[in-house]
Amino acid sequence: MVKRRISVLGATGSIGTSTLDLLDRAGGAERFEVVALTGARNIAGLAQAARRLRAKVAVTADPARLGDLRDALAGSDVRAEAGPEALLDAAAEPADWTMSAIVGAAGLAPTMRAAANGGTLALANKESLVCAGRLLLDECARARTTLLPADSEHSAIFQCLRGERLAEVERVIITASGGPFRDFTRDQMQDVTPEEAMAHPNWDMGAAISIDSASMFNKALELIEAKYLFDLQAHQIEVLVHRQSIVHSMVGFTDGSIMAQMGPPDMRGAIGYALNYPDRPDLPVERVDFAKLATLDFAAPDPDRFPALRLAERVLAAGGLAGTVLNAAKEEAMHGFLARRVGFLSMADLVEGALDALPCEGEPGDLSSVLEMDAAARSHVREQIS
Ligand SMILES: NC(=O)C1=CN([C@@H]2O[C@H](COP(=O)(O)OP(=O)(O)OC[C@H]3O[C@@H](n4cnc5c(N)ncnc54)[C@H](OP(=O)(O)O)[C@@H]3O)[C@@H](O)[C@H]2O)C=CC1
Ligand SMILES: CC(=O)[C@@H](O)[C@H](O)COP(=O)(O)O
Ligand SMILES: [Mn+2]
Repeated sequence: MVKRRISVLGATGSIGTSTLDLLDRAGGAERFEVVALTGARNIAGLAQAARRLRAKVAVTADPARLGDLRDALAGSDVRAEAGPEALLDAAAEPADWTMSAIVGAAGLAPTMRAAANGGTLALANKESLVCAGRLLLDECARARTTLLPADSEHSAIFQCLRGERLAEVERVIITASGGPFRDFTRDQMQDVTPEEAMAHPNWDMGAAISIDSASMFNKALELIEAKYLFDLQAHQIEVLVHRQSIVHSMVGFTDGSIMAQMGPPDMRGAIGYALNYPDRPDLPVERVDFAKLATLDFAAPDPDRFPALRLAERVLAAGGLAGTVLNAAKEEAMHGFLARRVGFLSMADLVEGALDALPCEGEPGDLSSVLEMDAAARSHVREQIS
């Protein structure tokens, strides 16, 4: 049996470990040829997974941790590598299926490399599309790489579109849990802490996306992600607050009919769909019991309390490089919030300030211009904070 070649970028994170769990359950090293696993700080987790799945190479993004990784892999056949170049080389290793799950804009360059591979690219790293949507889609088209969404909402939209015609799509409705502060007033949000912001009511996720969910910057990123993935106009994309996170998103068609995709709030559903596509084997997720749930709530989002949604509309109108600025400024503002130097509500002010200050209309011509704009937005926000 020819084994499917698999790489997982960001293997030690929340998406990464859920992906590895599915690979283990499906037969692990007996069934798959694991090519590259990457991480950053969690060397023990990376080495353990690389040994178990008999990966060809394990890469930490942090060059200072190469010695630790080598020690942790001593006596195994796994090659240990470190640093940004090694990360790009690992992403470029031929693979049939790659999960892109590095957090933030740090995932962009490795994702672009993986997109050049052919095969299938399962995309959790939404920041790649937000920062360089056109470039990533063009690279996938050039290399005949199949891009499959792994973000739960976009997987839901993709599933609703199966067998449908894009020309008959009227709108997509992206659901949002509203995060831990969905019932807070702006006054109450003023002094919330990083710990409170990280406590997502429904999903168990990494720190950055949890805080983004609390500010609804996650939904802002997802609006932009949807525009690129499904070739939509801004007016076709809506956000709907749905506190149970059971309806993962919906698609409305020209005849007024609406398709919804539902499931429990467990990312192994969306990841498993991308891993097994077009098949639907059994997945280890809880089955939804509607009688027990009793109600599903829906409400309009409130852009006054969550200004990230307005900023997303601005980016959708301005085009590609504005997405780069929004994301980079948001990441820097979040670092400030985590360091307790920036208030929760000031994150959106800093992002708006960066969008005002930097000339970012239009689509980027290449990856370097994206990285330059990313750097400019970061230094602008850092200056504002200091
Ligand atoms: N978690 C979720 O449920 C969902 C996540 N996503 C998206 O998936 C992506 C990953 O999210 P999540 O798994 O929550 O994040 P985590 O923080 O849990 O994991 C991030 C991964 O990236 C690695 N990493 C961190 N910094 C760098 C860097 N500078 N260079 C290379 N690798 C790095 C981490 O390594 P280490 O841990 O070893 O330091 C880890 O493997 C994000 O883009 C997120 O928006 C989308 C939908 C749902
Ligand atoms: C699981 C997933 O896809 C996350 O993006 C999730 O949707 C976050 O929840 P919010 O709806 O609160 O942003
Ligand atoms: Mn999502």
